[in-house]
Amino acid sequence: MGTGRMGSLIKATAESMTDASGEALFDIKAQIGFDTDELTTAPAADVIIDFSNACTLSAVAAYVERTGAALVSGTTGYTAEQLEQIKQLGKHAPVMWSGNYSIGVATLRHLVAQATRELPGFDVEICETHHNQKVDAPSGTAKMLLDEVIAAEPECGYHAQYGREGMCGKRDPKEIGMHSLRGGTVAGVHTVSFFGTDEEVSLTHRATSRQIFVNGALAAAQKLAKREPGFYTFDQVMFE
Ligand SMILES: NC(=O)C1=CN([C@@H]2O[C@H](COP(=O)(O)OP(=O)(O)OC[C@H]3O[C@@H](n4cnc5c(N)ncnc54)[C@H](OP(=O)(O)O)[C@@H]3O)[C@@H](O)[C@H]2O)C=CC1
Ligand SMILES: O=C(O)C1=N[C@H](C(=O)O)C[C@H](O)C1
Repeated sequence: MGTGRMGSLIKATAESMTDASGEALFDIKAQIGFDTDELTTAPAADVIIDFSNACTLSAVAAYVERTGAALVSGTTGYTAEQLEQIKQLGKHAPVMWSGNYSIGVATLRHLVAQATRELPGFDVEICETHHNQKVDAPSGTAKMLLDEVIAAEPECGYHAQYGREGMCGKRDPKEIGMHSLRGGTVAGVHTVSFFGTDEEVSLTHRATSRQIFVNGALAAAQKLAKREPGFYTFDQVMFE
């Protein structure tokens, strides 16, 4: 789904993919843009790939419930309630959501969890940079990285601090600063910094093209279509 930057690249890439005998790997049933009414009559597919906007969720959910198509969702900007709705869709079909489909960000998440455990007492700050057309902030990836830090030390009391305008008083050791930069054509840069006394560890993933997200989403689609109904994470689909 999606006629935008990601949707168009996913379609073009899927159309160019063949198996060893030259057969097309994907049979694209429809590419749907702003008019989500199209989804109410769209034919059943094995998988729907959704990179669009959070406001399309009810139409996407209705399509999955009607057809039982597997859902690869990469849309960001969802509320906690909407993410829960996506998880519940797993009752009807195999469903996955990730704020980032690149293999490099999967590794970044794992490294961030390790650094959080090995650097107790360090101040953690998360910074993401994206192109000037992005509509949501912080990025879905930045929120996932925040979740990794919190999950790595659940007893620690880590919590997000979104920007610092209007703050008076020094930094709370348990706050995790979340910062968003927007400009130009940046495909996506995420840095998690751990600041200690007289030392700093910063872990950065730099996307130089959207193709990495497309390749991950198409690989995930092939794997997810073979799964039983349920909600799956990126790591479960790609590595288990
Ligand atoms: N998880 C990941 O790895 C990645 C996630 N993303 C996420 O994917 C999403 C799309 O990104 P991108 O392709 O750059 O964005 P674009 O703005 O280029 O495309 C958005 C798409 O969503 C559709 N859309 C927007 N609003 C609505 C609406 N109200 N109803 C129906 N359709 C709508 C647009 O349709 P139309 O063209 O008709 O306007 C278009 O097809 C974002 O949430 C982004 O954060 C992006 C890259 C990687
Ligand atoms: O909107 C984008 O472009 C991207 N969005 C995702 C996010 O919000 O994390 C992933 C990637 O960084 C590109």
